[in-house]
Amino acid sequence: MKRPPWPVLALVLVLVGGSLAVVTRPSPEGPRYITDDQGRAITLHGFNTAGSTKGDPDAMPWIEEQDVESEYEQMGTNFVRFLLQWRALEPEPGEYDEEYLDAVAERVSWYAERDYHVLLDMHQDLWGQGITEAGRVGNGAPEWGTHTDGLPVEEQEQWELVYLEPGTMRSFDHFWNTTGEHPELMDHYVRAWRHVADRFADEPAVLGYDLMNEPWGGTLQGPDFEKGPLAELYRRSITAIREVDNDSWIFVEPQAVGINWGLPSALPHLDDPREGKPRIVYAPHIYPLPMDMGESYGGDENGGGDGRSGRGESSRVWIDRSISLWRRNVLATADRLEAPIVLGEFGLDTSSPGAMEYVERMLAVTDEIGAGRAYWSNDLDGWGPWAGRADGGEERAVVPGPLVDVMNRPYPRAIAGEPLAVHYDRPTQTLTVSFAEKNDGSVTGPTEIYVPEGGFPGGGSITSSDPEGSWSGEWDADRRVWEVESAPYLQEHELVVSPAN
Ligand SMILES: CN(C)c1ccc(C(=O)NC[C@H]2N[C@H](CO)[C@@H](O)[C@@H]2O)cc1
Repeated sequence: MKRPPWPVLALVLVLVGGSLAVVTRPSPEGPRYITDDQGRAITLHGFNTAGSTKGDPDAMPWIEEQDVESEYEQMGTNFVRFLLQWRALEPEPGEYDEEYLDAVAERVSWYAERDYHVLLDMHQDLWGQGITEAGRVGNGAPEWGTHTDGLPVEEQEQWELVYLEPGTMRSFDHFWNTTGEHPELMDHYVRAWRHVADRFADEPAVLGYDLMNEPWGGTLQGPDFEKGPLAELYRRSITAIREVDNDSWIFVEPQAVGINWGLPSALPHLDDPREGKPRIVYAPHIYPLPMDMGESYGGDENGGGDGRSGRGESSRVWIDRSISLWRRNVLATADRLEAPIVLGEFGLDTSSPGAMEYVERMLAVTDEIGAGRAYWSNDLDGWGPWAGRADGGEERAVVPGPLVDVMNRPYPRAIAGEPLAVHYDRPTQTLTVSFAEKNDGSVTGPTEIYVPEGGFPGGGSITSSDPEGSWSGEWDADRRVWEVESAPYLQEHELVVSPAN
């Protein structure tokens, strides 16, 4: 398929996105944030685990418990977007597989024992395995919930194009009730979420539920989809979950197409009937269009260099423009939803030119907007942090790739107040965290800052804007975490962590 030159496409993206962005709301207020059971603002920093779940017969990720230990030891992460599969949860209509949920619970415990926050993601791509006879494409939905009506679904070299196959479109149209022929499908999906929430409501490590991965509207696209059946699914799921779980956070995604590239979402505000403040999280993904078209983050930020073989202006310039568009539109949507932001997916081939600088860029952007982030993904496939497993031996430990050093950075796991700014300066390896007291008695724990071992033996050094003697910093060598108690009589605090002197 001859592709129009990507600068033309990217220009269209910026113009379309820009014009749409003009009609979106004015620039939003500051970021909101997710709080833990001690009332602290938490920074979610971690991975999607795992892409391998999609094709696993048991719908389980490739990892073993030792790999969670390795992840913490080598990167100090505190968050996992854990993929679920509806096909495994509800293999027959109305029948839930408790052994599957037991296996999920076992893996949740691996993270819980290491103080991780677990987001349960009802994952789908291309609806489900049942869209083709061979079952080689698609994941998520059970066979009994897959109605292609015999329309063709041809596998494609570019997997995304299978979304446009007639049988795939029809499967989604039935789920969203665009056809009016299978209203029971969304009923089952909502009840499945209620069942999951009932199971994990009392599991402190389960932070929340990501209601549907990368929704696709079938023949219904854009605002008609997002404000129509997608919002209906979310409202019904929120209501059902709140019947059994008052405290978990409920994550909602925009439609994937267009919004992953940075275009504005039309997702409407979603009420949360829980007792207390709403706990709805806006959870977009980012995959800049030039990268979707095969460009790398190579070259330099001034347009020089070569982000592609022998071609002109660096694709990095266009990717940076996409990121800026994404940032602006994500903030506008989160403002409309009155919700904190978690970037549910970002990632790329770690061997591509400029890959680590792209990851650094996205970590910086999420810090700037106060968003959590989960890298896509924790797999042994060249995108993930691991180069593979060591050969032989009982341990079969995972071998770090270039991503490990980038993800292994200082960050504020939990902030004992209202975050004002978080900034990590890579060249000096200095983290600055500023926050304000909430003065409402809701915060009952210290600020926690993770620090990697490399360059920070003994935790490096930590300073506070509070006067000497009015604050304290305890170094937990096992967890590699600074626990900081700030002076309660001061309204604002700034902590700075830097390498050992
Ligand atoms: C046409 N549609 C609906 C579409 C196209 C492309 C993606 C995508 O690249 N997604 C990015 C990554 N996210 C999934 C897992 O959620 C990964 O498999 C993709 O690489 C999604 C949807």
